[in-house]
Amino acid sequence: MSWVARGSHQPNANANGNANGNVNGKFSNANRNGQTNSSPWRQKIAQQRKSLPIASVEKRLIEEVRKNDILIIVGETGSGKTTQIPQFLFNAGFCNNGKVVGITQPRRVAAVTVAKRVADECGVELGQKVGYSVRFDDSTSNSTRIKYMTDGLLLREALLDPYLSKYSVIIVDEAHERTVHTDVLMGLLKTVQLTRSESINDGRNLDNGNKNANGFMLDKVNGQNGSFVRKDRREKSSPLKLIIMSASLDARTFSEYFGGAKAVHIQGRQFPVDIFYTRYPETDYVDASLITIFQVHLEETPGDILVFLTGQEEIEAVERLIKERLSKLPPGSQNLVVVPIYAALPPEQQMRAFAPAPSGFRKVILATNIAETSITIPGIKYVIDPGLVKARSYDPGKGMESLIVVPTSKSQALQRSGRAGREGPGKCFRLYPENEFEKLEDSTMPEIKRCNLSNVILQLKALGVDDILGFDFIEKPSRTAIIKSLEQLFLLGALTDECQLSDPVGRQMARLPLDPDYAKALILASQFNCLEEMLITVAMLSVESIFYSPRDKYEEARAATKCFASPEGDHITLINVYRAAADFLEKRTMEMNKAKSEKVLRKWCNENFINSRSLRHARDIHRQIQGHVQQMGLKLASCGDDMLQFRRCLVASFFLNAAMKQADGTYRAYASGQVVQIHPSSVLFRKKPDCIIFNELIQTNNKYVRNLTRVDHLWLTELAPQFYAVQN
Ligand SMILES: Nc1ncnc2c1ncn2[C@@H]1O[C@H](COP(=O)(O)OP(=O)(O)OP(=O)(O)O)[C@@H](O)[C@H]1O
Repeated sequence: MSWVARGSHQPNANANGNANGNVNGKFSNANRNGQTNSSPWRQKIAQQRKSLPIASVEKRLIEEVRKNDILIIVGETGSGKTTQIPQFLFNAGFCNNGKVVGITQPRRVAAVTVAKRVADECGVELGQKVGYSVRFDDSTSNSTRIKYMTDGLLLREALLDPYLSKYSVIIVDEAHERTVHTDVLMGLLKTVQLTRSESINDGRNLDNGNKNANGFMLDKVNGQNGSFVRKDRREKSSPLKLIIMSASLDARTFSEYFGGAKAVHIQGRQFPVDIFYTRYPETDYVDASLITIFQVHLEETPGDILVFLTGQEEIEAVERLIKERLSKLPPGSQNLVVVPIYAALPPEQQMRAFAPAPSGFRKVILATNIAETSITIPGIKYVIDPGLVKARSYDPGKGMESLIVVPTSKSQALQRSGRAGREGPGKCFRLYPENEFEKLEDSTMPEIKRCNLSNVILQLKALGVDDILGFDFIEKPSRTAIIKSLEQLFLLGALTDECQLSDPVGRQMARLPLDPDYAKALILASQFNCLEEMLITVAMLSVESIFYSPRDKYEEARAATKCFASPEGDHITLINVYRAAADFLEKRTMEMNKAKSEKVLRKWCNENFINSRSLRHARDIHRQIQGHVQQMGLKLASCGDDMLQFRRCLVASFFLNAAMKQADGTYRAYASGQVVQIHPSSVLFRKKPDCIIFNELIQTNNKYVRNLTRVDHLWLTELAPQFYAVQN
């Protein structure tokens, strides 16, 4: 392919400016690898830290934090915000008296890897002074003072500790990404901060369920436990500092939202990244990516490659194609290893992307936008960006959420290219012409404006926010979207007629870290005596593509997966796969260690055309959710062979996703009125039943439903009268 080079993001002239002597001052001697302060490895890290643009402004930043309760920090990607500012705050005494500096990230992989890096920089064991906490994985201890976490996790923490009393400073990182959790978190933090400073300024007693600006019933949430409330009364009397960090220039929006908060800008980045565009638009971006990967591999100097693709299936297809093409190259050029990274990949496998390539090899990482912000993947010198992303889209009128592939925004494109200039100069190949870059939106539309809000509203309700329409969102979702989600929660039984969180169902649903309909399905399943089956179903539905069928082995794959297929539909088919794998493991691996049993399971998966990564992830999720439902005291029973019970439970849980067959073989979804078709990957694709329950809607040229089960339409009125009795 031929390229047009277009300038580069230049490093800051002061990038090598001096650190103010404090940067590395207060850390202990040995790191987790047993390195001492004087080892070359530690010296290299210290040197790297000193050369970051942010190092020269440590003192000024700390002064600003002391002077301002809310500070917006805007800095270019790679300036050192995420890794350095928490350490500056620690050094300046913000963690004295056991207080914690919390830093939120939109993605778990960023929280985990950045915490590891900062622990290394501090020369401490991960989980001691520096730790991370993400859903289902908490590395922190009582000694943790710098805590990285996902924004969703901090929201959950607020359910247990509404004042977030252990934190002296909370940093919302990558705020420009505007994930739905970040947006809600900012509303919550505004309130918590106000309440904490009010309680200091006027000594007002807030323990009687006083409401503040955003309508939180702060003390009500604490429950009735006297000692809990007493402790909290003492703890909340310390101010909370808020720092909102953003890589792009959205400072004004944030500043206005926080009542004219001060914004500071950190100039510069470490290394330049040369940007290249294609001369003409590419019709097949997957093919263009492959060509560019090999062009870089064969023509460019050593350095790893990061390619941004849209999802797991695409990544796996490209992985196979690279391997195929690689095998046709002369042996001397086959020194390329492929490593995927996407959200549904089990965490240990995600970490493979961060490990160095074997000596003499180049690594190509195939990533979704999970690798777009915050993280530094060591060794990356080349970024290939087709300019697309799979994004959530929501039609509140129809109550339907779907994932669609759309062009990235300019700010996403900049984030992506920024991944190349973190350890040295880099290159970014954008697989579109320069004039198309100019046409991109400046920033991505906030997620809160394009997703189903039920989950967030359930959490806000659990936090005691009564008036969702009046909540001080940084950008208000549409009234229709809010009302539609309230309606959904009401229909699921999470809200009462007065729009209050119901007890116990609504409270139980809020406790489960799942979408409300999945949470409800688990609660109902314990009544239908099929919780074991529903746990497996929810775990399997939480991962992408359990089956795979390579193009050249399509028939073989069909035959292999047939033995799992249930005439009732995909849900039971997924249960069959899960159980077959569990039986296989139980029989073969009694004596084996974990590593060996993993290997054996992988082989079984390959023989059966099952995606072993997805299955492993589902097994992890299953274990974790099972822990939650057991803690909640739900009855863990199996319906045995009586799958009728299970199918009825699917109807009682997912009744909003029911569809009836029409004369032409398409289906009409009851709730939305949309015309949909059964996806070819479904076991019910050929034998189309009259009535189905589905879990996923995919929008390509047509609207397809996936993961479906045959049901009796009479069950709808029987099991979901709150919806269907009114309709009919
Ligand atoms: N895991 C790591 N391994 C090696 N170097 C790292 C690692 N993490 C960070 N660094 C170094 O620290 C620099 C600053 O990273 P940091 O994440 O603090 O920047 P940032 O300004 O927050 O960028 P972004 O906005 O992209 O998150 C990186 O450019 C890189 O040189």
